[in-house]
Amino acid sequence: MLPSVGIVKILCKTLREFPVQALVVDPVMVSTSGDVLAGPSILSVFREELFPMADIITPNLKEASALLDGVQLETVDDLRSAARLLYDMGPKNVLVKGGDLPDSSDAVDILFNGDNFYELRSPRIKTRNTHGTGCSLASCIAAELAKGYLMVSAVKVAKRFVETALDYSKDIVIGNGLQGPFDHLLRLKGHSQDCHGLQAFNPSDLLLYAVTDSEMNKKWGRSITDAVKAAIEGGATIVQLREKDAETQDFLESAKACLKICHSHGVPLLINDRIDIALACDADGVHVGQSDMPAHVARTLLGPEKIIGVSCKTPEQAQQAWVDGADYIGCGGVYPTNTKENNITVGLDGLKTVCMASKLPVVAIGGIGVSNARIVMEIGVPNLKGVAVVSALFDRECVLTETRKLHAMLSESNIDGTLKKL
Ligand SMILES: Cc1ncc(COP(=O)(O)OP(=O)(O)O)c(N)n1
Ligand SMILES: Cc1nc(C(=O)O)sc1CCOP(=O)(O)O
Ligand SMILES: [Mg+2]
Repeated sequence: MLPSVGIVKILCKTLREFPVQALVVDPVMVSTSGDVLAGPSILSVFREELFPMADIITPNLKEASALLDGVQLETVDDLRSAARLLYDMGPKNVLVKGGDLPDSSDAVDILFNGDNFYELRSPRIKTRNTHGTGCSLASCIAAELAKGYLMVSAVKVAKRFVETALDYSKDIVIGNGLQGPFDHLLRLKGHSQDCHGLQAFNPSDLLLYAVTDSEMNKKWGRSITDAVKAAIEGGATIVQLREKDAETQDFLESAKACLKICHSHGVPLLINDRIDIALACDADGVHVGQSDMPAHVARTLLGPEKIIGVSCKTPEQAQQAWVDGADYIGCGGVYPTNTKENNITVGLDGLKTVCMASKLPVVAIGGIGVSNARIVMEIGVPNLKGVAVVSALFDRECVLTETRKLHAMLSESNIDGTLKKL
């Protein structure tokens, strides 16, 4: 809360002296409960000094109206016009929160970044426990930006968090006021069902990463779905469909069928290269390489909850993957491989260097199988979470047997990704 012109001026001066990586400004003037928290004298210093420094401002309906000299905001179109006018005051992004919009069954927020409008909707939750929702949303956006996520992703995650926490605490009774607080700590309380998607990606899923290959499955006379079924039965913990030669329609049909199989076993399914296929079948995510669609574009297209993996051979690429909003990186080729033509081998040393530079979990790939998986995992870096394997599973007569063997070996790994000594 910035209740006086003097305090805003000191804040701006301090921010000029000590710049921050991302500045989220919640121009608190009117609380959810209707209390006036800062008077009209604050408006000009907000507009002229603070907003031009902000990466995003997050006014609610009443605050947006006050900042625009009392203009009436009653429709989603009004929110869009307000977002544009507020953007002209200098912030890089504007989120106008339409939670109080009359005649709307949804809570509609408008995000504007100067180029695009994003209409973010969530079901309106009937509860008296809405105290602090605006502050929590702004804080959650700041936390997501600090983790390196892009603005659109950060806002979506924050909105989803507030919506989930509101729903979770809708019936809690605390105190006697007209409004109660909502409970931010739902995830610490083991509440997972309603916040599915906040934790869509679990790095331990990378342990045994099965990557399909249409040519190999054809050679051994089995369908992609049969191959995926066998890999999952053998213990694959995540599956990627890497169907380089498949026709789009066939790929989509196989992806839909594989998704059913994977989901019936709680295993995530990612699509290699093809964001369009991932979107069309609502897969759990994609894996992209350095010459595929950039990860930050994939993130914008897929939203914050899908899993995105990026191939990295250098520390710089690993850093960029993190900035771009990826969830994990694939690092290789650890060993030479016949599966990918002209692939550069980084060896165990290259893998270790990339792991140590990476803020994201890592899966090792390239020439890995039962004979060498132990050596790879024994490099002893905590964010190496598993191995991704093509030919050692799929260029074999029995996918089930080979996956079981590899799974048995990897299961001896402890949680750090280092193998227990037998
Ligand atoms: C887990 C994992 N890691 C790396 C790759 C390689 O991706 P890319 O560099 O895009 O090469 P292609 O697989 O598209 O040939 C991967 N697929 N999976
Ligand atoms: C798809 C892929 N990507 C690699 C990389 O280095 O990024 S190596 C590779 C092929 C891995 O196949 P196999 O397990 O048969 O060696
Ligand atoms: Mg690729």
